[in-house]
Amino acid sequence: MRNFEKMIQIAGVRDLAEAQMLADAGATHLGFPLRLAFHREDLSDSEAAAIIARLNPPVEAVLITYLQEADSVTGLCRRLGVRIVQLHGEIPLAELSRLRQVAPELAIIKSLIVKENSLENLIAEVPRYSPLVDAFITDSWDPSTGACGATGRVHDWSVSRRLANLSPKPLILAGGLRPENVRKAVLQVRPAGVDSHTGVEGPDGRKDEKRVRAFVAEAKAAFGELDSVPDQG
Ligand SMILES: O=C(O)c1ccccc1N[C@@H]1O[C@H](COP(=O)(O)O)[C@@H](O)[C@H]1O
Repeated sequence: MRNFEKMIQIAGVRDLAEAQMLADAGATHLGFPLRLAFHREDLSDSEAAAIIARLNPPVEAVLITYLQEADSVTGLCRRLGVRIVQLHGEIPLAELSRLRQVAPELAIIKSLIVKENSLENLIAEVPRYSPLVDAFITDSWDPSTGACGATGRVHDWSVSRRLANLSPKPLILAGGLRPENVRKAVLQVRPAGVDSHTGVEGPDGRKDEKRVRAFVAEAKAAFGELDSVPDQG
């Protein structure tokens, strides 16, 4: 599935019941973080694969990973049974090109990590990576841990807006999104899709159904508003 329009991804699924609750609540994509440079993994490969096997279309599973070698990425995607990978590491262009060659059926989402003063670098990355990816995701950086995802931190949305505007590929917005701010974020950035991990969790670190449903409703309302307001650039 390479259509990321109005994608609503929820990342960090813990078990089958949670996956089914997220799908029923309207998430279009479920993110499974594995092979992480930061953060503890919540699931083993086989636990993730067992959940993914039970998902019903149109809900899609996405592998979220810091892996940087084409063979490791394709091997893990095949074991899990996923058709979409979200790459959060600094994957070299040559390796990304190889990934495209060895797995042309795999949809690739490449992260663009927004840090202070990163705009010029990110603007330069977009044309370099665009021919090799299906979408970009902008996400936040946590200087205290070095993590590039699941930080719960909002970044400068004007940077994501610039990147969404100039990218020939769809841009998904992530980083500190929650029911309370996703509408404003979508209206400001005009992304193809949105993605949340920690912002829809309760104090116990589990996905909170009320927060997930509110996030989905707010995101859908915002995408609906975008349809009726032309993009002024
Ligand atoms: O979800 C994870 O655990 C994860 C780990 C490592 C890199 C990326 C990860 N996920 C992505 O981070 C965003 C934003 O998280 P948050 O909403 O700020 O907590 C999440 O949506 C995933 O795409």
